[in-house]
Amino acid sequence: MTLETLSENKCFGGIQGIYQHPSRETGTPMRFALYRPPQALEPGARVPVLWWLSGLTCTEENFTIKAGAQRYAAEHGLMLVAPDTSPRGLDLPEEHAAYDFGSGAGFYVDATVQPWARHYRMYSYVTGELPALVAAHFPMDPARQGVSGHSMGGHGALVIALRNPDRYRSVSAFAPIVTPSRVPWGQKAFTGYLGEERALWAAYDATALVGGSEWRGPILIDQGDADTFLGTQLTPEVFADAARTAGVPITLRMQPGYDHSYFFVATFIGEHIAHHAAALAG
Ligand SMILES: N[C@@H](CCC(=O)N[C@@H](CS)C(=O)NCC(=O)O)C(=O)O
Repeated sequence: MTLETLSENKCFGGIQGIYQHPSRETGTPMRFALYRPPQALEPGARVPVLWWLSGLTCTEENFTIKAGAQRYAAEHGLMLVAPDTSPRGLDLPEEHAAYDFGSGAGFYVDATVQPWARHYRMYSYVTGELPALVAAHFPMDPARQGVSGHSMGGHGALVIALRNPDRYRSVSAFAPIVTPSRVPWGQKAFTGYLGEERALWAAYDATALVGGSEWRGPILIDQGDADTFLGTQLTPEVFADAARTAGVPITLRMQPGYDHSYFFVATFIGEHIAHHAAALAG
């Protein structure tokens, strides 16, 4: 498992790095951002990790340079890992034609429809290959993993936690796509990556999953009420109702005046990191 260091910068006493490796799942080189807090630099240390999944159009860079999360991760001793949102360097038909499908829009699924199925395996990449790679190269504690994300990445975070309650101990999301099977972004992506058969879609739909999941930890969701995607693409109340029905503790905070941007994420990221740190302590 080779890993290339593209950059490393000291940040709040820790190290913010950007790394690249050849991915078995995507068949392409993949980049990710990883922040080691100062606690991780002590000899023999192993620290909890928070996986951050970004939204449409993002790379590993957006969260890393815009959210201001390192300061809070340093306070709580949390490692942060932000993968890219799709394979790169390919030129599949129509791959770069739209912002909401193909490159920058992997939707954290394992595609079953060609030509996407060969490379667009972001679910397996994020839940399997990347954690193994990070555990082999960095001082993360595999028993203490949490997952969070924004928009398409909030969808990914919720789906991954609900499907793997034994591996992730905390989850939160910003403006997540919670009913992808029922909104235009999700319907476009799922039709393209998974085909017309809707039974397959349910495995990647947080609202469809929550009733049958063994996840019982508290779920924190922040949603700006001035988000222009609210109502059309983002339906947080539908997920909150399904979670309550399933007996899953959910806190949905409608944040007045906030939009869909990383300014919104940056405003509340400290509280999300505290939420994860509490669940991942000890
Ligand atoms: N700007 C896009 C929408 C995509 C978008 O808002 N992406 C969000 C995630 S869903 C984002 O994080 N963009 C990158 C950034 O703000 O740095 C559009 O054309 O409507």
